[in-house]
Order: sequence, then C-alpha cells, then structure tokens
Amino acid sequence: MLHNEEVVLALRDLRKNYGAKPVLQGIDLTVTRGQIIGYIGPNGAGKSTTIKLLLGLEENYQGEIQIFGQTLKSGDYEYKRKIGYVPEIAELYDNLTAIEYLTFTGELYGMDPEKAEIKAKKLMRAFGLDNVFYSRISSFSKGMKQKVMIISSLLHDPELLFLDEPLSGLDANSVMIFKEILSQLAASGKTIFYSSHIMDVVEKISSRIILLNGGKIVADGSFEQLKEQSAEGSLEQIFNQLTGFDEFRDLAGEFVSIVREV
Ligand SMILES: Nc1ncnc2c1ncn2[C@@H]1O[C@H](COP(=O)(O)OP(=O)(O)OP(=O)(O)O)[C@@H](O)[C@H]1O
Repeated sequence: MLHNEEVVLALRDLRKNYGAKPVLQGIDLTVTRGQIIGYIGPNGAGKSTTIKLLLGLEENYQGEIQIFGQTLKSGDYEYKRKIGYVPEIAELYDNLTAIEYLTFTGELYGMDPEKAEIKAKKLMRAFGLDNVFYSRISSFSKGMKQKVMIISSLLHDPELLFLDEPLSGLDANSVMIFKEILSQLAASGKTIFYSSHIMDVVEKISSRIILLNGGKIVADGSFEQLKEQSAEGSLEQIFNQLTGFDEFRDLAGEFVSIVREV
C-alpha cells in the first residue's frame, strides 16, 4: 500500500544528557505510516526519554527530530493535535467525572465540546464503562482509569499514537480488545509507537521491534527478522540475549537468601 511509504517520524543522531549522564547516545530511526513500533529495552534504557522528546515535554537535545515531515522546534504545538499519548504514569484529574475529563481533553485537542462528549460516551460504552460517565475518576479502579487514559489519547482521532506501558491494570478481556484496536488502527494507516515490558504482547502486535540498551538501538526489525539473527526463540529470550542478561536464576537465588536471613 502506498501509505506505508510515508515517513511519519524521523530521528537523526538524537542525543540527550541529564547533567553529565548520557541517556540517549545517537538514535537514528525512520518510522513510516501504519507501522506498530514495539519500543523496548531494560529499565533506564531511555525509552520514556525518547517519547518525552518527541512530545516536546523535554528539551535540550542534540540531533534532529522530524514529525510529519516538519523539524521539531521549541514552542511548536500544532503537530500535537495529530498525536495521542498514554503516559506511563497516569495523572488524571481525579476530582472530575470521566465525561468532564474527556470533554476537557477533547477541547484541548481543538474539538467542539459537545462532539467530544458524544464521542467520549460512545467510546466509554464500547470499552465497558457505560455506567460511570458521571462518576468521579477518584472512585475508579486502576484498569478503569487506564481505559479513560486510552480513550483520551484517541478521542481526537490522532495520526500518531505514543503508548507507554498502556496495558497496566487492564484485565485479560480488555487486553484482547485493546490489541485488536491497535491492529485495526494500524491497518487504517495510524502509526503506533508502543513501549512496554510485556514481551509476549510486543512480540504479537509489533510490525517492527526496536530494542534500546544504554541509550543506543541494539536491534531493529520484525520479530521474524530478530529471531533469524538470534539463537533464541521468544522475544523475552532475544531481549535477554541482546542485553547480555543470563544470570536471572543466580540473582533471584541471592535475593531469596537475603529475604530468608533473620
Ligand atoms: N528528569 C530526569 N533527570 C535526571 N535523570 C533522568 C530524568 N529522567 C530520566 N532520567 C534518567 O535517564 C535514564 C533513562 O530514563 P527513562 O525513563 O528514559 O528510561 P526507560 O527506558 O523509560 O526506563 P523504564 O523501563 O524504567 O521506564 C535513567 O537512568 C533515568 O534515571
């Protein structure tokens, strides 16, 4: 399909330091329309930092970021109307009702409030939240809050979606629905940047997997391509091999023996 060739995101030698500490050490990446990128790596690898730079939430970087063909400049907000984001840690306005919150975020993305409310209700209904339109978010379970976050990221029909550990708290049925939503969105030409530690889900949904380690890309390809390059079978095993991690039993044993000390 033609739309697969359209470049949505391009990073050129992206570097970011926090103080003296290099966190991103030269990321080169071109993402085309309709791809689901599984962006994975150990804790502290730089995944959230990358996403924050792309969203303009962090500045002072070296290199170049292009989104929708435009080089990102500070103070540039227009491109954000075409972006949806589910952050790793949800900071919802707990005192608002779900509908108040969703209408408010819809308005921030430039939607008419009435249209935002009607659409939010439809999406809540479709996600099993029909009875809590007017309940305060503070009364919601973790999974219900996560569903509200997912709806708020999609309400304005974004072209590019950033998901940072989006499944947290979702039950097994909701995970199945959400995985299907992602593949249908990608099939309709949306681009998805998916960061998670749940390897079996990443393995199944991603059209391309990018493994970051110590601020550098150490693997880039479809799951089948990564499997060909590796002696290992599952993405979890490939991850452990490429990040040089083979001592989980020893570490667990040490941990348990310390726990059992009196
Ligand atoms: N605001 C900050 N100030 C200083 N250091 C930071 C800041 N944000 C992130 N870091 C450091 O940058 C490194 C990368 O962090 P980042 O959150 O991008 O990792 P991650 O790959 O998303 O990890 P995780 O899987 O744990 O979410 C870490 O060493 C972290 O301590």
